[in-house]
Amino acid sequence: MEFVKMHGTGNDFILINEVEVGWQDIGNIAKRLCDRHFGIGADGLILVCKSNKFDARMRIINADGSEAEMCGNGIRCFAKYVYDRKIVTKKKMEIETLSGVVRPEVVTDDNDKVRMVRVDMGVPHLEPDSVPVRWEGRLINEPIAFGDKTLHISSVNTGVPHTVIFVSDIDSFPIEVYGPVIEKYNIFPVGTNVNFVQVMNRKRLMVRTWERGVGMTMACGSGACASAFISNVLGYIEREVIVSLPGGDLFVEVNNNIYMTGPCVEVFHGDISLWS
Ligand SMILES: N[C@@H](CCC[C@H](N)C(=O)O)C(=O)O
Repeated sequence: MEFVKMHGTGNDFILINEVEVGWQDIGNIAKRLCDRHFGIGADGLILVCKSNKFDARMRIINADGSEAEMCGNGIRCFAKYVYDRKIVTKKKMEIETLSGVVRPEVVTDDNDKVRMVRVDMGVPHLEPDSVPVRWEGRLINEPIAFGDKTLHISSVNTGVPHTVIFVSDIDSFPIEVYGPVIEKYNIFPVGTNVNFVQVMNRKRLMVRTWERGVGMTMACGSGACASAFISNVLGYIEREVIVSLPGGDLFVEVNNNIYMTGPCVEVFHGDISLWS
C-alpha cells in the first residue's frame, strides 16, 4: 500500500489511507513504521479515514503505539493530503477526531496545491476534568517540586493535554531530564505533553516540546497553541503571536477559539508491504 511522508514544521508523519488497509494491531504497526532505524521513521502515523458525519476522520498514533486524541501539526498535513488528492474538495473542512470536530482551512498556490493551513483549534479547556489533571481548581502557574527543582506548572487541553512551563533560557534548560518525568507525573491520569517556553517579547515565544508518546520533537502544533494561550492568560503576550519552534514558526491567534497557521510539506512517498 502507498504511504506518504509529510511534516509540519519538522513534526513528521506517515500518512496512509485507511480505506486501503484493514490493520488490527495498529499500535504495533505504528511503532514499527515510525522507528527511525528499522522503519520509515516519524513522530506518528496518521490514518486518513472516512467519516459518517463530517468531511473525513483523522486518527493519530504516536511513535510509541499509543493513540492520541488530536494533533495540530498532523491535521495541517492531513488537510493537505485530502485536498491535494481531491478526497475532500472544500477549502474549509470539518475533520472528525477523538477530540471532536476540528476545522482546517487550506491556502493553495497557483497549481491549487496546499501550502499553508489555518486551523480552528477550538476552545482551550482549563477545567481539571477536561485537561485531565488531578488538581483542586485550574492549574495555572503553580509551583511543583520535581526532586530539588521547583517548576511553575500550567495545564490546559488544546485537543490533547498540555503542560506549560516558562524558563529563562530555553537553550540551556535540561528538557530531556524534566520532560519524561512530567509526562508521566502522577497528577496526569493520561499523561501530558510538556512545553518549555521562553517569552522573547509580547509577540514572540520560543517553545520546545517533550511530546507524550514520542519524546523531543521539532515542533508541536497543539503545544504552540497551549503555550500561546497560557502566555496570554498570564498577560505575557498579545493575542497574536509567532511561536518559534526548532522546526520553524507557527502563527497563533488567541481569541475565544485558538487559530494556528503554518506550513505542511510532502517529503516523499513509497510502498509498504508488511513484514512478519
Ligand atoms: N505533535 C502534535 C501532538 C501529537 C499528539 C501527542 N503526542 C499526544 O500524545 O498528545 C501536535 O502537533 O499537536
